[in-house]
Amino acid sequence: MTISQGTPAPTAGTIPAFPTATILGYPRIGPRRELKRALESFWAGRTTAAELEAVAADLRATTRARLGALGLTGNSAVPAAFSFYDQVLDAAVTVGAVPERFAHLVASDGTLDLAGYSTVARGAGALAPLEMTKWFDTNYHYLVPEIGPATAFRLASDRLVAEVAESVASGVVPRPVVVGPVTFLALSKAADGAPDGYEPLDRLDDLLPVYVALLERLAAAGAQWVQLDEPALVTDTLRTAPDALAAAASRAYAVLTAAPVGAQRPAILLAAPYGELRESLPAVALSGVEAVALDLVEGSVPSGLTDEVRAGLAAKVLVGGVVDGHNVWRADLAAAVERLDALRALGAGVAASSSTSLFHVPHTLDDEGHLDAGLRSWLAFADEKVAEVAVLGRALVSGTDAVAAEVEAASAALAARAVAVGVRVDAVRERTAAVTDADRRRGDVAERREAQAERLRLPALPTTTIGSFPQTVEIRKARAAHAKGELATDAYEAAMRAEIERVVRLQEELGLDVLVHGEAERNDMVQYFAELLDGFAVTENGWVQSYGSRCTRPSLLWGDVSRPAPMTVGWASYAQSLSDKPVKGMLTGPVTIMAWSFVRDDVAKQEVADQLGLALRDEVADLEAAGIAVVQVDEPALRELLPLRREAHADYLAWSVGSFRLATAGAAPSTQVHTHLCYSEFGEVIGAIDALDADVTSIEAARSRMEVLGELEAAGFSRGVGPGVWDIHSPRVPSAEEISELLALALGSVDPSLLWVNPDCGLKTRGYAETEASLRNLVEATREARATLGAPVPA
Ligand code: MET
Ligand SMILES: [Zn+2]
Repeated sequence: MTISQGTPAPTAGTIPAFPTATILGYPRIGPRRELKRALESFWAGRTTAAELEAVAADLRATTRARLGALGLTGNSAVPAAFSFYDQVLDAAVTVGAVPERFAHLVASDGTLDLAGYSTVARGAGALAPLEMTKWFDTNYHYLVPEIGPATAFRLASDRLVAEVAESVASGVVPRPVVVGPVTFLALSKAADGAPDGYEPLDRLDDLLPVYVALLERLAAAGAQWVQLDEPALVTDTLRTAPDALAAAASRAYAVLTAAPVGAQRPAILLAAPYGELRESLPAVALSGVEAVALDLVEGSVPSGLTDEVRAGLAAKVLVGGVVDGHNVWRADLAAAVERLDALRALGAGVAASSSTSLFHVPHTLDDEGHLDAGLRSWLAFADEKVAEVAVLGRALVSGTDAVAAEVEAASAALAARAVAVGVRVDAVRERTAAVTDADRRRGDVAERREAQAERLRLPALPTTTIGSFPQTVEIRKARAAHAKGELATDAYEAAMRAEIERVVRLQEELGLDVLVHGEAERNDMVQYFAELLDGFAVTENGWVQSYGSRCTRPSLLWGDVSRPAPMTVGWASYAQSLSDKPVKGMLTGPVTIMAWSFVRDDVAKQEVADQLGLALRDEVADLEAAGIAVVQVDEPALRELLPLRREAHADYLAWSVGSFRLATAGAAPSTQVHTHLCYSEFGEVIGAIDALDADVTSIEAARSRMEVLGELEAAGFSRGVGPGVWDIHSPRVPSAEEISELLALALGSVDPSLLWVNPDCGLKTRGYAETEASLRNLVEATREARATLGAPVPA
């Protein structure tokens, strides 16, 4: 559809037209997770690199055709944003920034084949992969490049150039997408051995020539526009301060736009998704880039501008990100048209776009026929969002009247959503409105500690696990068969009870002190609750990439949340009936349920969090009534939703902590409340962890060798704490000596009466062999530590 061959390349200095509708990126994993399967079979050695390449090429071709059919027909409208694993890794590989320890994988011409690329991403044996961390405030994880003073930048990959050529040959002039140089360095970490005070961003001037060379190659391959993603410029919470980021952007884009558009470089779209350009807006406006993409979902149309900044923007194409790229709700097209109009008053030209890449949402609603028709009509996944930007593009070209029917349909869907049954439930709203501060407050900590000690009678350094035990093939099969209706509920429940009994017996035999039921009945720690709570729906094929080949299927939180019936009490009390030791009741906290679902955008997050908090509070009460003495409420995602702007932190922490306390504060003083945190560096939210007011906090710590304990100590944290002593992310079995060392480290900063011993996280991804061996070592190391403390050693 896009005619490209035969389109004359713009002559030097003339700016090619920007398409009126585009998206900043598209899901890469494939509508049937084709890329996941292809990657995993390549890693397993079942297929060759050539076969993997062929699957990827097919996917890219299908995507181009699909985007064209959905209306992205303008030249450069289709982003070339494929990745085998991660876009930040791609940028690192492109500029030759592969850490020294992988040097043997790099060919003499500097390139890295797919096997080498995979090794950098995933590690191999003792070769540690790049670290993984969250991409801005999303649930996507990128790989953290390691940049040192000696990192030698060079253009070391022509993958993106080849992708452009492939697309051009198929008749589509694409817009290649690369992580921009400022964001690339701002997200990198200093390589091991870098001197104190060194920052990767110090290397900007050395990096820029590689980008210049890349731009020239992209132009030669036929790209007329290139998209450089610079989300770092919307934050003030990265290690680099916003003013320094703005200064770096000025320097970088002066260099990248020094050559005229044409043979030496494509025109540049600088994209600033996930927030609002503030400190960096002048730098971007005054730079020579030809277009800027603004996130108008998270941010607003720039206002209060100086004449200079206004004049700078007026010379550019402004790409309005008015369709939410990382949530699933259908756009309010009337409002989007208005925002684009406001933008039109500022720029030389305006285009409609998604606010971010669409890789945060599933491919298409076409697969979700089972969803309630009403709910379905309120949603837009990636393909439906592409159609939305196409409509908005038509409005820009031909006027709003030309798309009146579509705008009308969107408004009608929104209006129907607002009054649909279940969206607003008076009883739920009345209950959240009646919540008082007292509902979020438990009694005195010392009294609680005494009551719990009396009731639980635990030894010093109590041992426990985080909740899940290995999910065997049989368990998964039974759950799947039950979900499909192929296994009767009685038989399914019998199978789960048998598994619970096995897990309880195993823990008793190992000598653990506080037991768990093992979570065999849970497909996922959020979806399990989403399926049992009112206000949620689950998708059939709504997979989104979490990292590499890993995908998750977030639930849809669309209405007011309430709990029709107890959710976990049957399993927990069955487990407790099998043992004299305490068995923990296991719940997922309100913040984590929100973070790992697609959350409604029509009410404040605080309201949603409190609704979840109240539902969980009722569950805690029912667990207590069933005789459960220890309840754990997991909040691994507490850090994840932390806003990208500091000014928003206090509010976020207030409502998130408040909802956790609402969930837990109804517990009796003698009920021990645990929480569990993992996946993040917690330094920034240490105060909030304390404010959760849990009696015991288990927290990931093994890989960082108990680093978090120093932070907790510095913050005056004086509650029970279980720093993980076994890194469960790998199948490695830690020896008792190794665990003893970590315990000794922990005892250096935690009072022995407060220290718990547990793994880093749940065990569901582990096998039984390594689980048993590791837990045996954990109990053994604990016995020794107790002996050195002179604590009574239980038989
Ligand atoms: C990602 S945190 C996981 C906690 C959960 N209770 C489990 O053990 O699986
Ligand atoms: Zn965890």
